[in-house]
Amino acid sequence: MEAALELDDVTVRVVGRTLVTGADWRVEHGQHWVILGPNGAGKTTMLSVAAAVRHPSSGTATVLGRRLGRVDLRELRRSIGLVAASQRLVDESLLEEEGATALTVVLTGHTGTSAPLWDRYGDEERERAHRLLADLGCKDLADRRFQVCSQGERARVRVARALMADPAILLLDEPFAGLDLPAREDLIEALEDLARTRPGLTTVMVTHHLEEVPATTTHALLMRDTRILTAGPVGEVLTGPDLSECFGRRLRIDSLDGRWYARALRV
Ligand SMILES: Nc1ncnc2c1ncn2[C@@H]1O[C@H](COP(=O)(O)OP(=O)(O)OP(=O)(O)O)[C@@H](O)[C@H]1O
Repeated sequence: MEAALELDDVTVRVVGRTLVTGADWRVEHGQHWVILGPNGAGKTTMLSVAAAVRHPSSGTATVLGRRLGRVDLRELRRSIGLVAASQRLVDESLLEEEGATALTVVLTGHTGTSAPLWDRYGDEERERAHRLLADLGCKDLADRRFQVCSQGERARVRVARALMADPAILLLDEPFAGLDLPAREDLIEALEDLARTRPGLTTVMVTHHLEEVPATTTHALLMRDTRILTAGPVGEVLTGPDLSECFGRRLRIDSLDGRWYARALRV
């Protein structure tokens, strides 16, 4: 069966620098992956290939059965939901400048644009946007300006926006950045609910902290120095030895009720 995402010996280079080296990775439909690794390991670059934002310099990347370099990327991107806390992958500046409401931000997910295209949104789209805000636990935010929403509220509005186009795959780049503990837990709960209520949805999330890995995560990929160190079922990969090698520190890993916790071992 066709994979949701398949990278075969993918290397990504920019002038004078390699960002990802020889990545082989296969994600099946309905799986939920987390990518972990130290700063600069190449995690966001991997996600940008999966999002059809960046092409491999060599090797092949196939997203939802379509090989990058051979298909219309704009069309492919419509099947991909992308959530990024920073401006690195999604540009939110226009929406902020124009004083867009949370509902408007979600609506722009329908057209995959960074500004609203009003003639493309009818009653059906508005209803759907309201429903998605409710699914993410923020139905009262519809009329609030996105700019004044808290970091936690914005994080959930971004996920609602990404779901607006009913994507087959949802990619999240550090969605917990800047969130306090309750906001983090709310977002984790929202992501776990999504995994349970949309069994066909595939997700890949880049994060820095093991504590942020939702209990519904099925697989993990560890990166270090532009390379994949290991990838596989979450219980086999999120181990003390593998994570210690990945982060270059001796770590102890604990798991409770499906969630994960890491701390450094004192020598
Ligand atoms: N266009 C570019 N030109 C030069 N270097 C780049 C470019 N894009 C990314 N890099 C560098 O490539 C490395 C990998 O970047 P990437 O964003 O994929 O890492 P990351 O694992 O997501 O890091 P972090 O955890 O810090 O977000 C970093 O050192 C980054 O500075």
